[in-house]
Amino acid sequence: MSTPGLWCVVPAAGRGLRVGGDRPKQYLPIAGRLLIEHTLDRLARHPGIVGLMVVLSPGDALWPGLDNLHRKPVRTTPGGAERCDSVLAGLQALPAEIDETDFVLVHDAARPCVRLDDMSRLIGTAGAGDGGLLGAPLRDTLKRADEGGRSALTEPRDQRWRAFTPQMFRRGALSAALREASRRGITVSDEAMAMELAGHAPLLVEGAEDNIKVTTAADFALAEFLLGRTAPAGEE
Ligand SMILES: Nc1ccn([C@@H]2O[C@H](COP(=O)(O)OP(=O)(O)OP(=O)(O)O)[C@@H](O)[C@H]2O)c(=O)n1
Ligand SMILES: C[C@](O)(CO)[C@H](O)COP(=O)(O)O
Repeated sequence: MSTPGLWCVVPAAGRGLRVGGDRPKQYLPIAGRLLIEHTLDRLARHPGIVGLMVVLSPGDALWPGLDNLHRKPVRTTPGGAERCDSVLAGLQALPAEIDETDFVLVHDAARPCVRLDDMSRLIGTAGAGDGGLLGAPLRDTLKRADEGGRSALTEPRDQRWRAFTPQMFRRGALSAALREASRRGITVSDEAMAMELAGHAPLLVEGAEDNIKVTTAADFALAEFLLGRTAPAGEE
C-alpha cells in the first residue's frame, strides 16, 4: 500500500571537510538555528511531504533527536562512506508502507534555502515520468583549468545545467540504479546520475539559483542572508 504523500530522504552523514569547522557543517549555526534544522523545517513545511528519513553518520552524537516536525514523522538511519551509500541506506530504511513504485524525494541537508514552490513544481511535473530533479541552466561561461590554474579551454555552455536537490524518483528504480552503479564501481555524485546510467531520462525542472549547497565557510554568510528573508521562500 502506498502513502498519500512523499517521504524525503535527507543525506546528512557528511563530515563537512570543505568548511573546516569544529563539527560537521550540518551542525553549525546559521541565523540562530543549526543548518540541518533549517533544512528539515523547510522540507516539513511542504504539504506534499509526509515524512523525513534523515541519514546520519554512524555514532552521530550531535543529532538533536527530532522525531517530529510540523506533525510529520522524522526518522533516522546510519549512512555510509559516500553520499550515494547514505542515500541507498535511507531508501532501505523507509517505512514498509512505501512500495517500490512510490516516488520519494532526496534532498541534501546542506541545502537549507530550497523554495517550497520549486519543490511543488518538481513534484507536480517529474511524477509523470521517470522522475527528475531541480536545477538551473548554466549562465556563466565555463572554463577548463590546466594544472597551472590557467584556462585551458572554454567548455560549451549550451544544454549544460547545474543539478540541485530535491531529486525525485521511484523508490525501487532509484535503489536498483544506486546498487548497480556501486556494483560497477561508479561513485555517483547525485541520484540522477545513477538513473541516467540505468537508462532513465530524469526531467530537469528549473529552480531558483538561491537553492545553494552550503559547502565552504563563505557559503554561510549567503545562506544566512537568504534564510533571513521575511518569509520562507516560496511562501512569499
Ligand atoms: N557519506 C556522505 C557524504 C555526504 N552526505 C551528505 O550529502 C550532502 C551533500 O554532500 P556535501 O555537501 O559534499 O557534504 P560533505 O560530504 O559533508 O562535505 P565535504 O565533502 O566538504 O566533507 C550533505 O548534506 C552531506 O551531509 C552523506 O549523507 N553521506
Ligand atoms: C547532489 C548534489 O547536491 C547535486 O548538485 C551534489 O552532487 C552533491 O555533491 P557533494 O560533493 O556530495 O556535495
